[in-house]
Amino acid sequence: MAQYTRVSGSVGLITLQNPPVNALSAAVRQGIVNTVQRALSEPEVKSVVICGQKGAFCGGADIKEFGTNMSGPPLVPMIHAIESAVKPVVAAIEGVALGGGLELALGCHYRIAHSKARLGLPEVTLGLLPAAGGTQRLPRLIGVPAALDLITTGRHVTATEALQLGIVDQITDHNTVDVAVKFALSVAGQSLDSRRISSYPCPRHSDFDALFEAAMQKVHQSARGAIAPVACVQAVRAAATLPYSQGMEREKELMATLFTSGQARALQYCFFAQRAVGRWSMSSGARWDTSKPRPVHKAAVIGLGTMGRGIAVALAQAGLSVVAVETQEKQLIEAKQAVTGMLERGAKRRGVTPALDKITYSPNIQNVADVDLIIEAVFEDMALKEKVFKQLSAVCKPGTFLCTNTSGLDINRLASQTCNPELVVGMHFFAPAHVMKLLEVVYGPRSSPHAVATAMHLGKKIGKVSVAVGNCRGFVGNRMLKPYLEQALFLLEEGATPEQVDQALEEFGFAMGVFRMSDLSGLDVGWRVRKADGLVTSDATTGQQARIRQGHRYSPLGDLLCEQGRFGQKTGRGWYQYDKPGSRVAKPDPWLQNFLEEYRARHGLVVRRIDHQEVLERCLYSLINEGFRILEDGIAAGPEDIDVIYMFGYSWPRHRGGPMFYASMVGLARVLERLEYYHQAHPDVPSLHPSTLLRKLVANGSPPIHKWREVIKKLHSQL
Ligand SMILES: CC/C=C\CC(=O)SCCNC(=O)CCNC(=O)[C@H](O)C(C)(C)COP(=O)(O)OP(=O)(O)OC[C@H]1O[C@@H](n2cnc3c(N)ncnc32)[C@H](O)[C@@H]1OP(=O)(O)O
Repeated sequence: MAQYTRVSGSVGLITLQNPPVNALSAAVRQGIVNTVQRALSEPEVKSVVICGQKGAFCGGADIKEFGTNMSGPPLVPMIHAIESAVKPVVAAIEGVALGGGLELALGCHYRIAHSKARLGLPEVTLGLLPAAGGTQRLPRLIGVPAALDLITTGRHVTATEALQLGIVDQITDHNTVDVAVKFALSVAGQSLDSRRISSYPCPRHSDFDALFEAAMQKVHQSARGAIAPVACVQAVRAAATLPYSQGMEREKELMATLFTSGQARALQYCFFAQRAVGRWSMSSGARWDTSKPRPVHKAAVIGLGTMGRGIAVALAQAGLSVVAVETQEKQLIEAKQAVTGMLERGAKRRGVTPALDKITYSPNIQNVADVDLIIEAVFEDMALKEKVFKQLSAVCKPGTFLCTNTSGLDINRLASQTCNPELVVGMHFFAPAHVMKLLEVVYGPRSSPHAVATAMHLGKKIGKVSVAVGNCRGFVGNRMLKPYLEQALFLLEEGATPEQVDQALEEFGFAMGVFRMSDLSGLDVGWRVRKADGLVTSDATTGQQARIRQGHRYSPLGDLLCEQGRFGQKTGRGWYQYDKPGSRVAKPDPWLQNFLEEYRARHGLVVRRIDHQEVLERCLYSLINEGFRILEDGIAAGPEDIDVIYMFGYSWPRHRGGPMFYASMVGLARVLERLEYYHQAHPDVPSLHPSTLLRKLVANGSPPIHKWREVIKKLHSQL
């Protein structure tokens, strides 16, 4: 929909109306076509202003329409008609001008933006390219290097940067529409020959070949198999080398290959999944829209190790007052220095003043008495955490929320140490906590909906993508990681090398394979947990029996490495070797090769050739299978929750849409068949045994992912 009014006597004002972001739905496009025609045909109208309702110019094409039979007028001729108009058309940009919204503005003859507006061509993040002329007009307007940067990354720019780049003609702090109308009056009747971007030559560059080669190399490196960034470079190259009309043809051709691709579907699913997790629900039925968060002005962090420091920084940067408690004096001094540095560096990057005065440091836990919410981030040890929770419960004022940053321990056990277990939830951050976007908000059986709502709200305030999940060992992310890690070790026992396993996973799109990632995180972390679980034995027996623990197949390979002091990057040795402790460049280690050979010989393991397909299927399908179990158990409310956790916390490649979406793309029947096959070959590995929900979904004809919740509901009602 678009509203037409005449203002100031001779300006036709077109207002896009499709809240909340005025996306270009079929109705909006039709509205624009009609109102532009009307403005151009009314003799009293001398110029036109296009704006958006309620402070948002336009958030681009309506993404919800992409998976449907699209109807209504197409964008390209609509924008062309605006650019060819004989009356000046001015875009009044407030809020956002993104994707098709910016392309619409580029078709206008002038662009005036509010100083707080954001502009960009984020289509690449949806697996697409700006195919309403964006790849052809933007390079003509701002030059190839800047256009390549914006189009291949999809990043948003501020109005100030847009002005510097030449995307907008003017910025204002006043009412943008009023300014645009005044401007439109001033340019009425002027020649538009120099205002039509499609008629501009693309600014020359000293060496286009080298420029595009470098751009292509960059996207290949960072895209990790995503096809849209590559197509974006190709489309911009067409702008630089072909006349406009041929460039538009090339843009259309490239878009056609992307539009129906699995990657575009996956990325668009991610867009909506990321927003869906905000509409959380608990297994009790409590929901986001019926549970009110309580205000949190002052918070405390207990324990200033790596995680505690990052959490304190995240809270302070969001404007909260923070009491940072560390009982060990030396650690407190070091932490204060480190946190100050992190705040200063972050502030420098963002061009703001560091929030140093937001944090007070204390060695005394009594100093948290007046805070609204506490995040405990002490060492991952249940007994220690229980002690801290007991102390906190005695010290803090009534109604203070008590949160734990545990990565997998029982929330309910901690809650039972307090007088108000309903105020206890998990807030599981990911390292580095001030950088990583994911926050798992974990509710126990006694956590109140208010506590969950408050933690979710706080997560949003500090810029996290928060996902509410139930309480179980490892919650969602780490619980699913366990079978994945386990399979990787089994593959080594059977003949694979760390490099081979990592290569398969990195080619799939992970930033790091499982072994490089373990070296980075530190092998001792898991070792400590396995010791606490009674899985690590000092018994020197060999053969199959030595590899059975608690009734199931177990690989002690990780434990054996730790016994050698090989903890990963920090010790300079792990699954790989490093030049020195702390170095990040992983090199294959001949020592490890010998170690594996001796290990296999000692245990009578026969080496066989393992291909990439087996690596991927065993690592990923066992992880996915656990995801189905998590849904079955009601720990996650839907597949979107799991997928968002994996994309934001575990670097699952976004263009694959998260593990559960990936399973739906592979085909549930295929995943089931392969799990059955591997389980038959490895009957002592329970994580390969297909879950009931997966079987049920396949028996129900493998419904699309948005219908899984219905099957899950039925399954729960039968239990
Ligand atoms: C020929 C092809 C030509 C062009 C292709 C394109 O234009 S593709 C689309 C390009 N545009 C984008 O990628 C922008 C996507 N939107 C955003 O980045 C953010 O939504 C935005 C605009 C920055 C606003 O962010 P904010 O945090 O304020 O709100 P939120 O993200 O929660 O969005 C509010 C609701 O609006 C829905 N929505 C946003 N953009 C679109 C869109 N382009 N199409 C359809 N729906 C959109 C979003 O899903 C939210 O809905 P809700 O039901 O409340 O979850």
